[in-house]
Amino acid sequence: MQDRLPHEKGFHVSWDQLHRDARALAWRLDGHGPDNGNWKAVVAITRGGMAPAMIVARELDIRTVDTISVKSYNHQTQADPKVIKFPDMALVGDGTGVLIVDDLVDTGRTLEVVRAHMPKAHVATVYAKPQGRNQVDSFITEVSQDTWIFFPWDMALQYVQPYRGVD
Ligand SMILES: O=P(O)(O)OC[C@H]1O[C@H](OP(=O)(O)OP(=O)(O)O)[C@H](O)[C@@H]1O
Ligand code: HPA
Ligand SMILES: [Mg+2]
Repeated sequence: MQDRLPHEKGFHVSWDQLHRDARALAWRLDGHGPDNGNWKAVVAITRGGMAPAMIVARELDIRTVDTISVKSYNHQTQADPKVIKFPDMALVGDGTGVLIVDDLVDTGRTLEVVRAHMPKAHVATVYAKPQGRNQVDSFITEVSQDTWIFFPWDMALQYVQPYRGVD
């Protein structure tokens, strides 16, 4: 395991904050689908997109939810993104009316690969970094490129020393 992070800053997101931000994303998307404002399906990019996608689908009452699995990182080191599981392509077609949801965009390489398979889909992430921002149609919060976002599923509550130390 690495002792030091390769990023200068850490942005730690609680479950509560993620819930609020994913809800805000859903409300922003509400009424903007191509079918009288409606979206026909949500496609979550696994695994990080699954929790936000569930919240978006719940808020917008979308029952058709599928997944696309892209593996691009080993811990914090990026490798070539690969699609290792596709959604039902008969359902998603060229992506029209489909909301693709992920937790964040960083370099944008994951979304580049996903967009190539569903070019007309609307891509939404909860968080965005500047390098990948142009790959996203909607997002809620931007952080700087040198920030690593820590998601609640990667963290645990633990004891910390008081600021002035202990006797
Ligand atoms: O914009 P990029 O630089 O491509 O990075 C963003 C992607 O990286 C992370 O997923 P990861 O591939 O680590 O898999 P996970 O969702 O299963 O954690 C994150 O959840 C995004 O999907
Ligand atoms: O900042 C990040 N946090 C978690 N996963 C990630 N995958 C790419 N960038 C990040
Ligand atoms: Mg991911």
